[in-house]
Amino acid sequence: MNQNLLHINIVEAGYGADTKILQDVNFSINRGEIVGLIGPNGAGKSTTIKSILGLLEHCNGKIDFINNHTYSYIPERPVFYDELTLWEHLDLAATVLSISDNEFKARAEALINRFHMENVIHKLPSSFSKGMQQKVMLITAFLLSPDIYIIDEPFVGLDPMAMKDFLTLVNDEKSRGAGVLMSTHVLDTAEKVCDRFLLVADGHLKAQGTLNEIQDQANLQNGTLLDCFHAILAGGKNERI
Ligand SMILES: Nc1ncnc2c1ncn2[C@@H]1O[C@H](COP(=O)(O)OP(=O)(O)OP(=O)(O)O)[C@@H](O)[C@H]1O
Repeated sequence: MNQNLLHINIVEAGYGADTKILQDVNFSINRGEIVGLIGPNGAGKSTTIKSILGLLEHCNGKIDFINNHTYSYIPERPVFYDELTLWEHLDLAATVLSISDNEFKARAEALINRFHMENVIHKLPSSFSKGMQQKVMLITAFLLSPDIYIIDEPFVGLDPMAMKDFLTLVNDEKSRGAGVLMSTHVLDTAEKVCDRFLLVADGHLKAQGTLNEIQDQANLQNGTLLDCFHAILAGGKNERI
């Protein structure tokens, strides 16, 4: 079985015809791995995700979902249909992806229970708290059981129990063979959860690799992810691991 799920080869990309927010961003996502997309504010993390989703006006390069692998995207800011309840959102997503009725009900109920949303199934997500809205996005994504998850900053807004439930589910999906690309600023959690890291700054991929490889590049053998990234950015190194 091919281990590669997604190849990204961006020569340059941006929001207008001649803009170059990203340059030379090249990486892959493989089966059964969680990859952390890390970098300071304005570094280009969301732009990288948008280029993968085909949302950028200008993208010179190649985004290759190998063998047409399916993906779920979980945005940083939840988006909903004003008139649809939580259950109707899930039903719509399942219909679009042709998930059978029985499978849909079993999966949706399990996810709703796991995230403790039983009492609001028939309510409008637009009336939910921020964390509850984020849970709706997570439930919808997990319901679809895709090959790849693309997740923009999952750790802000979730309470500790929801965070634990989310991480358990992500690990279950990883064991199933899914690949995960996760952008985050929460480096201590990323360090525990992710198998590999991509460090983006100034629209360039400054480093990529496992924690050990990043530590080697930073010359900090036992350094935390935060220490290593500080060292790499301060050193102004541009080579890839
Ligand atoms: N819609 C847009 N139009 C034009 N420029 C944009 C747009 N969105 C982002 N940018 C610019 O692209 C650059 C990268 O922004 P991006 O949102 O990718 O950063 P980020 O790494 O996700 O940052 P943060 O951690 O703050 O969310 C910034 O200089 C930003 O001003």
